[in-house]
Amino acid sequence: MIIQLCGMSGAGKTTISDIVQRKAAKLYGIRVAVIDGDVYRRTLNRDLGYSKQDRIENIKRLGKVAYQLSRKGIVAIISAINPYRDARNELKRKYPAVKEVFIDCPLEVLIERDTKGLYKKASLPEDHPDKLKNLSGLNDPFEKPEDPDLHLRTDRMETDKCAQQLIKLIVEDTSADLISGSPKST
Ligand SMILES: Nc1ncnc2c1ncn2[C@@H]1O[C@H](COP(=O)(O)OS(=O)(=O)O)[C@@H](OP(=O)(O)O)[C@H]1O
Ligand SMILES: Nc1ncnc2c1ncn2[C@@H]1O[C@H](COP(=O)(O)OP(=O)(O)O)[C@@H](O)[C@H]1O
Repeated sequence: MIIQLCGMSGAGKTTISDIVQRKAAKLYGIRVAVIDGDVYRRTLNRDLGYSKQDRIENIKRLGKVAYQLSRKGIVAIISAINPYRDARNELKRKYPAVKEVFIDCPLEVLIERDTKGLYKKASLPEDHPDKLKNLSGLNDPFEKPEDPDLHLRTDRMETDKCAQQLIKLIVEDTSADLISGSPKST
């Protein structure tokens, strides 16, 4: 099973993924791997920037990693901004058992959180030397999913509750496979 998250920077993708990984193992014995966009950009994807083309390539590569893990029975969470609808649909078309989860938080709350200082940098005047261009949802596109399998509003629901909902999605899907007696190839 592959869970592809999408959500703007600071929405809570890493926080939720990490809790889900820990609790799924502890409570249900389910192995979860977190494929974090930010982390892979330091290794496999260090040649990529933030253009549309590079972001699409980024998701394509993360999808490949996720698929290899899912074939070993590991639930692979792709934890990336993943802002383009076409890239998300392509993963769903290409691989079996891909779920789409929207980690959603309004821009004004993200600007307030600004855990990495990116929103401040992106809001600088155009000619400022530290100006950050292409920040998804602020000065670059973020295409919201139209019909995600799960939609979590992290400004309205506390962290543990959000994680719990994602675990529920994973457990329900895993149990359905076991009950039907026809485990999918993931
Ligand atoms: N311009 C710009 N736009 C968006 N993000 C930026 C940018 N510059 C740096 N960062 C940092 O890179 C992280 C996003 O990488 P992703 O691989 O998740 O992005 S994407 O899916 O390819 O859009 C993102 O991580 P998260 O904050 O965890 O989302 C940022 O820390
Ligand atoms: N319900 C929530 N779910 C996830 N994170 C939350 C929530 N409420 C507040 N936060 C905070 O928002 C920030 C999210 O940061 P992070 O997980 O790194 O986001 P992302 O990986 O999407 O960039 C953290 O400081 C976290 O404590």
